[in-house]
Amino acid sequence: MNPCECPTVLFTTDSSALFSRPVTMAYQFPALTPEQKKELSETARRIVANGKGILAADESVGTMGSRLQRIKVENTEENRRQFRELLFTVDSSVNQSIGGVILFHETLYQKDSQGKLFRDILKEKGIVVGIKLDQGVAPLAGTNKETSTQGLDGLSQRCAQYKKDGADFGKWRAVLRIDNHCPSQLAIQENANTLARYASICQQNGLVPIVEPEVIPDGDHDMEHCQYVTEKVLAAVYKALNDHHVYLEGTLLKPNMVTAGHACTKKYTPEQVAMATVTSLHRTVPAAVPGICFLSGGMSEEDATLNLNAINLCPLPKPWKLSFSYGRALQASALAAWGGKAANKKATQEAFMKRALANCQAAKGQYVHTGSSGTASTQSLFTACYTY
Ligand SMILES: O=P(O)(O)OC[C@@]1(O)O[C@H](CO)[C@@H](O)[C@@H]1O
Repeated sequence: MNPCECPTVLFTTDSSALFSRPVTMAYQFPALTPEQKKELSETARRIVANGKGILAADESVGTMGSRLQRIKVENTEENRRQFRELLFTVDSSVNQSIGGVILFHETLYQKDSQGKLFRDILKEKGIVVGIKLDQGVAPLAGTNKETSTQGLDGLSQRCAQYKKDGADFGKWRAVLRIDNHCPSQLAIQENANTLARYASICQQNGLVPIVEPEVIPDGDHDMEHCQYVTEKVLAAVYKALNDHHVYLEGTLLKPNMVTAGHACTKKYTPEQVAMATVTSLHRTVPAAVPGICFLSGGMSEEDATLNLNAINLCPLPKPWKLSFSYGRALQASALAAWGGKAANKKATQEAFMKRALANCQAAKGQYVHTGSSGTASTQSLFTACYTY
């Protein structure tokens, strides 16, 4: 073979040895040292070890406002702090189920009522602290109301500061919508590329990037259509991550499960959701990725747990940990139990612990539904057009 056609080796430029000393091809500008890679992959694996998952407590002020409105509590900084204090000060045994917590900027710097920083409380429990790095979505001009995620400007400096302030992973959410001609190729490419730029910047600053391309459940499409779209989106994301030299072993994926649209009349079992979800992941996500932590996307707490359990029981090869990074599906019954009253501390913490434990069991395929779920845990948590 003509050496120039050989795809796997480079040749030295020393003319005397030209074409005689092949060396393994490597990217010429390695951004990460072996030590940085080791730290990133260890952190990523720690978060999803032994059935552990992530508590997504990174709701922005506006998103938290709609959560609090449901329980008729005013959206003040103090109320947001009080609820999060209850979550973070549960019994230390929560560290058997929760490996990481994603915080919003405000929360990273908040303290409990004794004056201790939340991030220190979490770290003492052995929980990895994460930070929401995206700054929400903006319209993607030239599309049918599709969006692109904001926050790349100054991202490297923000990552460096958050790393100093105790964060070890980050999160960035891209939103893709199913509709006529949506998601467009433009939206898929733009969001994949932005996720890859974010992931690369995170890794250079020592943060494990959680890559979240969410295909939102709005619409009346069936599950098969969601599977088709999810595969297209994930394939584009992994092509972009590769183009940007992202070190996959030091990343986590946070995808939607493959489900029918919220308004679809056809219903699917957890086993059907599991087969469609694992099939689409199997076709698109490299085995180098240590963990896939699903978002809950408006499913009820119980459905999110049952689906995750079925995913872990699905008889297809699963080279990654399959776990959770739930916001609504870990907090809905805790919020309902709290109702803004300090006197409900015990009930709030018990409700949260119950979901954390159930999802940890589901992440190992060991969840047994007892049939005694409270109303809050079976209620749909769907929010239309969840694009903020
Ligand atoms: O779908 P869920 O599990 O409720 O939340 C998933 C999530 O990515 O979306 C929210 C909005 O960005 C975040 O607070 C959270 O991390």
